[in-house]
Amino acid sequence: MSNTESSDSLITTDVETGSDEHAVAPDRTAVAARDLNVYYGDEQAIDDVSMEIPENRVTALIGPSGCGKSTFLRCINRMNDMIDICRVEGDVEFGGKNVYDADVDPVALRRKIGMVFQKPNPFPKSIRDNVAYGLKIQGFDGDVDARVKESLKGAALWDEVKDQLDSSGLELSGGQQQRLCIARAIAPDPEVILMDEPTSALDPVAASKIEDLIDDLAEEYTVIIVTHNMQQAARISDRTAVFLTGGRLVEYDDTTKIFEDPEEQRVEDYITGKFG
Ligand SMILES: Nc1ncnc2c1ncn2[C@@H]1O[C@H](COP(=O)(O)OP(=O)(O)OP(=O)(O)O)[C@@H](O)[C@H]1O
Repeated sequence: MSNTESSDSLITTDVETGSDEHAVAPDRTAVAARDLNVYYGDEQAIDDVSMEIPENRVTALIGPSGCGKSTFLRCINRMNDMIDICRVEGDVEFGGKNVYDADVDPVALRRKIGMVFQKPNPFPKSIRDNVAYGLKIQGFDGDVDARVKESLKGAALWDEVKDQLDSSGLELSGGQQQRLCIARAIAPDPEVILMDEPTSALDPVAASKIEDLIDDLAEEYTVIIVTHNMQQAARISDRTAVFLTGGRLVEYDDTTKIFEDPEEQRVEDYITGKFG
């Protein structure tokens, strides 16, 4: 699937790497937070976070419960707009633009930045209609069936469901439902996929399939994943951002550096299970 809108206008700042030992070729930036602060009423959930998230990589957001990982993720495609008491200050740049600019259409933004949630949430519709849902909303005038097939293949589900496209998505197993949700997210041809603990409601076999899939997805998309599972972050991500209490981004680097030789004692303590 090729992106219909070029992302050439995205910011081209090189992503810093922590050390020469772990240095990778400079990546283009897909999403950049600049001085981001987020509040729920008087409570601050994200504290002055700036970070650049590279294109076509898996970036994991980890940290103890309540440190703001989901809040940060939801800022990227403005899902926090749905929460009345939530206030966002600072910029989230995507495609060379602050997504909070007045002329950005959040619905169009969410087509380019899709989302997959913790609990699989297929619609009570057929498998085909689940995947075609976003296409219909966007007035897609191409071959819907071909795009449905391509998306199901992209989500590693096609072989399992190709003979039952008219069955309800709710009849699938939990792991299949989550892959259906991934197919639904990729059908509108996004650039970025946000995943909020996408495997935590699944059994280990189903979770492992999703992990393999995430690796494949990164060839085509930028994947940003919140996970509580540090082994998972170490296994599947290229970059890891560690948030700690108060919504502060404490360390952000190549995943190997974070897990093998973090700069911050607090990060080492968290990763080795001393707290959190
Ligand atoms: N809708 C909301 N209304 C009010 N406060 C909220 C809301 N959502 C989150 N918060 C608060 O913001 C802070 C950060 O929450 P968030 O869910 O982003 O953290 P998290 O790191 O994703 O946590 P977890 O790992 O438990 O999912 C917490 O103090 C939380 O109570």
